[in-house]
Amino acid sequence: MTGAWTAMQRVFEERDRQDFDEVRIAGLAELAARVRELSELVVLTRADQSEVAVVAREVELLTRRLAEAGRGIPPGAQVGEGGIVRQLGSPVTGALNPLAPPIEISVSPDGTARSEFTLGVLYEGPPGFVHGGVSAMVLDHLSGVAASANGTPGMTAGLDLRYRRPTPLGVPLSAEAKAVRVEGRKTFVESRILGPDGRVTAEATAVFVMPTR
Ligand SMILES: CCCCCCCCCCCCCCCC(=O)SCCNC(=O)CCNC(=O)[C@H](O)C(C)(C)COP(=O)(O)OP(=O)(O)OC[C@H]1O[C@@H](n2cnc3c(N)ncnc32)[C@H](O)[C@@H]1OP(=O)(O)O
Repeated sequence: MTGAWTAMQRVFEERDRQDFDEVRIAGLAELAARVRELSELVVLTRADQSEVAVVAREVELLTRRLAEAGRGIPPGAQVGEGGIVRQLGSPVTGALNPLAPPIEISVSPDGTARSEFTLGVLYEGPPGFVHGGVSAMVLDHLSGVAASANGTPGMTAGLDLRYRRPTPLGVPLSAEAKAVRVEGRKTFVESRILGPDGRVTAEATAVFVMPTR
């Protein structure tokens, strides 16, 4: 049996052979952005039942148009500057994934991964606040980027979260993560989300383990 690393390498190589130039990426990112807007309005619309039925039929026809062109495989991932992985289909950062907020991440010279973002109603948990699983997803991903930027990438083996106070929806949030310790194949990363008032709403310690090949 091959390990997770070998399996991932095979997927990376297959996806790398796809032709995703920047013009195509921009076009698909635009489509994803429109679908995101549509998704939010599905949750928020006050349209009456007959109008909802008409729109549902139109969306079905649009989906069929894309399906007629055939199904490919998800876009690949590239490692960019500072070890940041550009993963276009990521559910967190992927510009081509309508489920992604998407958040943008930068890494400062000291290895801290940072992001500023707003999470709308699609990510609601308790009324008016962000779902705890979504906060976990953001911190997991940001921590993964910090581990990667540290030159010690890995799979999340553990994510220990503390929800300090509710994370508000629809307002600017920020988050940061930094690798604090490396022990062999393990990288420990600390991360946190801050509300608009600068107070921590959620914080985590994650351990990333580089799988054996
Ligand atoms: C290579 C990857 C490429 C990534 C490209 C970069 C992309 C960067 C940008 C994207 C960022 C995405 C960020 C999201 C990342 C996910 O979402 S990953 C998906 C979720 N995670 C998974 O599916 C992982 C599933 N688990 C596994 O595959 C395996 O259990 C693991 C994690 C690879 C470990 O397997 P293993 O090497 O057989 O584990 P094992 O030998 O038992 O343990 C190794 C060491 O880790 C320790 N350990 C294991 N678990 C824990 C824990 N929870 N706490 C503390 N220590 C632990 C063990 O005690 C052991 O320590 P030592 O005895 O060596 O001191």
